[in-house]
Amino acid sequence: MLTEDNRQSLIQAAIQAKEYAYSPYSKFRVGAAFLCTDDTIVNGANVENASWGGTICAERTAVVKAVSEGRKDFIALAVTSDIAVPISPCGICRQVLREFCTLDMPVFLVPVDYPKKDAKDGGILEMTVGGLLPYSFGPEHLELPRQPTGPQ
Ligand SMILES: O=c1ccn([C@H]2C[C@H](O)[C@@H](CO)O2)c(=O)[nH]1
Ligand SMILES: [Zn+2]
Repeated sequence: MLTEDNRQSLIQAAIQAKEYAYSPYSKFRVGAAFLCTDDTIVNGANVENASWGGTICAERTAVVKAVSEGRKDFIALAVTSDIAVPISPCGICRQVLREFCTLDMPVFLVPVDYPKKDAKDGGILEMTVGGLLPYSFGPEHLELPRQPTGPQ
């Protein structure tokens, strides 16, 4: 369950995860952390590559770490970087989140100066997976009946 306590732990885990970012090219560190139903946390950082297209964002690092260990029971995500505005997942990460998370799953976008003085919720921008990727395509669409004109 998402309590105030484990929400705080999740935010701290995302901040901590940033420490292991490998970002020599952009020099932009990102940390992400998932809260799972059993209150455990799986984190990740961005991992860049000399061939830039090989770069993996923090959010996908965390998803792939978790799913490849048999964990898909996500209930919240926190993401943070080194800038004083909340950054939000890129388009590819949004689609990957969509695969494994419910559309109403909360996503906490955390500025580096959290908790920001006098800002609502310390400056956190709270979104949902569905809010980040409206009208999305997902696994259930592949289960719908097809017109018989397509490949059988
Ligand atoms: O939500 C985001 C946005 C950017 N990055 C990474 C990718 C790249 O390493 C660096 C600059 O885009 O930040 C993430 O990990 N997550
Ligand atoms: Zn991304």
